Amino acid sequence: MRMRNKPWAMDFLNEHGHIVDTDSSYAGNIQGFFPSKQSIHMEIGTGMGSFIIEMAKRNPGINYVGIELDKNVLIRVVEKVKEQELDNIKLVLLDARKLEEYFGEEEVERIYLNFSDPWPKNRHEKRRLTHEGFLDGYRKIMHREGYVEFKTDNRNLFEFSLRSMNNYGMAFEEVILDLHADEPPENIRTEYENKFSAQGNKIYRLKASF
Ligand SMILES: C[S@@+](CC[C@H](N)C(=O)[O-])C[C@H]1O[C@@H](n2cnc3c(N)ncnc32)[C@H](O)[C@@H]1O
Repeated sequence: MRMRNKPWAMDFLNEHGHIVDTDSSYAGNIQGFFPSKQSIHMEIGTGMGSFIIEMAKRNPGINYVGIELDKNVLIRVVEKVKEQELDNIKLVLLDARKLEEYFGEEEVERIYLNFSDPWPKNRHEKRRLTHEGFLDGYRKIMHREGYVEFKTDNRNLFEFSLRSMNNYGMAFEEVILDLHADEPPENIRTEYENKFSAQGNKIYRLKASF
């Protein structure tokens, strides 16, 4: 997803109370950014944010943290959160590689990975968000009863993720090969999910715990 560069993006994010500092001063203290202390669920790679915003609307008893590395994308999400006056979402401008520097042990109860970039070339496999390098980071911050939920339309990435999580010793609670064939009412479609489903692609979903 390429967005036009917005030179004012950092000031805008800072002004609106989202987390853009990079000195890890809030590590282990994400709750301090929310009005109520409640479970933390995280989406990595929010894109335009429709998933996390709908989750936050449906579940006011959960605090949502959106991680996105592109500031030009993230400000669009901040604008939507502001419009809807949601106080249970915070957005963090961060590369998921650095999660463990910014979040404490067992701080997060769920991690959503939605339509993560597939990085099809073998030499780029370390960049896939389900590569063991990323799983190490997720494990460190994940609550012992938490799990990772991953959706994609990319069969190769899905198979890679199953192998990667299996080799890592994760337990699968769910593996669905055609989510929209009998779509569960709790499923919230992302922007990419709608786009790929309209093209006739199957949507895969898994849930796995450490
Ligand atoms: C293909 S888009 C999917 C967006 C959205 N989740 C959806 O399903 O519509 C992937 C998003 O993940 C973000 N992303 C990719 N790698 C990331 C990383 N290492 N840390 C944080 N965000 C990342 C990209 O900037 C992009 O916005």
